Amino acid sequence: MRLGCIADDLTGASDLALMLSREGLKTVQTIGVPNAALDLSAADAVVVALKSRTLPAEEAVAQSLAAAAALRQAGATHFFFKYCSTFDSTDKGNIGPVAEALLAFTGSSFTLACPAFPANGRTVYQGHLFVNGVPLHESSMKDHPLTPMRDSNLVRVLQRQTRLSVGLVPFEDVEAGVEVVRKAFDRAKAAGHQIVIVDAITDQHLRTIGLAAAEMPLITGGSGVAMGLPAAYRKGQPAGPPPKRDRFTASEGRAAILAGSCSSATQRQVDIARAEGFPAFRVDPIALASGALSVGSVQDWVAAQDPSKPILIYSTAKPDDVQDVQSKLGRMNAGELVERFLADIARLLPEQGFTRLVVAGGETSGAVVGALGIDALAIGPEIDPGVPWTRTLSGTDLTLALKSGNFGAPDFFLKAWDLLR
Ligand SMILES: Nc1ncnc2c1ncn2[C@@H]1O[C@H](COP(=O)(O)OP(=O)(O)OP(=O)(O)O)[C@@H](O)[C@H]1O
Ligand SMILES: O=C(O)[C@@H](O)C(=O)CO
Repeated sequence: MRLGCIADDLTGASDLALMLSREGLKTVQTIGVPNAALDLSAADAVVVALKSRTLPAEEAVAQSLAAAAALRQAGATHFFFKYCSTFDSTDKGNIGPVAEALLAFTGSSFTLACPAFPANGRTVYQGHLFVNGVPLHESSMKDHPLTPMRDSNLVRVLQRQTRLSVGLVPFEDVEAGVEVVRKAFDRAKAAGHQIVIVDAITDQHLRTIGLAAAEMPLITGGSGVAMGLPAAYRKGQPAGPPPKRDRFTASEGRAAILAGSCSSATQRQVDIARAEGFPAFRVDPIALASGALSVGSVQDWVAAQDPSKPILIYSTAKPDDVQDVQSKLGRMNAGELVERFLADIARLLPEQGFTRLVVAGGETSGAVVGALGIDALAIGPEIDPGVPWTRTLSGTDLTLALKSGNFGAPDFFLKAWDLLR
């Protein structure tokens, strides 16, 4: 294995695993630190999915280091720290502290940070992150339930999280090509910086950065900046044949969507699925907290639905409703309550014949996949940029799409199933 990757949430891990496998690396995604019994010998890259984005920084650091050690044990020589393309974090971390710890782990003194993912509208210009052309702090990320992002200047955001000195490799250098980017890294090092935000607006910029950074012991970023790495590893050798676009062989069984993301994309996707007549159950966090809503009542509802249609169970709500819930229950408490409930429902779904699941939201996916006891996933075809179908490699045979909150076209919940056979 060449590349060992540590992702701070589950949907982010599938996003990165899809990017690497699409660009030609044999990639496996593990849920949590892989246990020694898992055979990873055939993989070029392994992506370990943690659920560390919103943990206290010291726990996120400890888990990330444990993952890095297991990956090194399994043969990894280079490391990638994957976080969100919207840089989801708070001033206390965790991007800065984890990058700092992994840098020390790899014994190196310099890395880059680049969350750009143009296919999903994330671009970085002069260190400022834009989401579909809107500065991060004006985008819907300002209202995120757990990590509201209120500053678009990533040099500033990252510097608040780390003792490392943060610099910038601007657009002009990236546009000028691989050699100029390498020189910009050298200049940044000479200026005393240990981590640089790198601008990128197009896929070509990401491929340039990948070629310039391929030998770095540690790279940090969104999945976009991994785009150029497989080609750099091949050193000019062509990739194998492109993955076939035919349908993915899926486990036989009923289909369900569990949506715990409150992102604007998921809100639209839920609205469209409901308008299409998908049987839908809304999870109300206040009813949950008061005990008026139980797993049993959802199970009864599930049992009464038409088995030929995907069902939708969602807590997705608009920012005002989320704020109202948080003011009553507390931000983290509300989040955990809903996650635990959706996970408890998911745990019972296989018994009710469900084997095909779409889950929306990284934290939500982490909770659901944890409850289902899944340890590793094979990566299938792309449904939309950053979202593959996956299938469990052991245990209960399940086919899963773990969708980052803000990813996917408005009709994602409708069309995802068409790729399965
Ligand atoms: N109605 C609600 N009120 C308050 N909190 C909610 C509500 N619905 C869901 N949540 C919580 O909001 C959080 C959403 O985070 P999650 O990571 O699942 O989605 P996301 O951040 O949109 O996705 P991603 O991390 O992939 O971008 C979870 O902790 C979830 O439990
Ligand atoms: O990078 C992204 O936006 C996603 O892969 C993600 O991490 C969502 O949680």
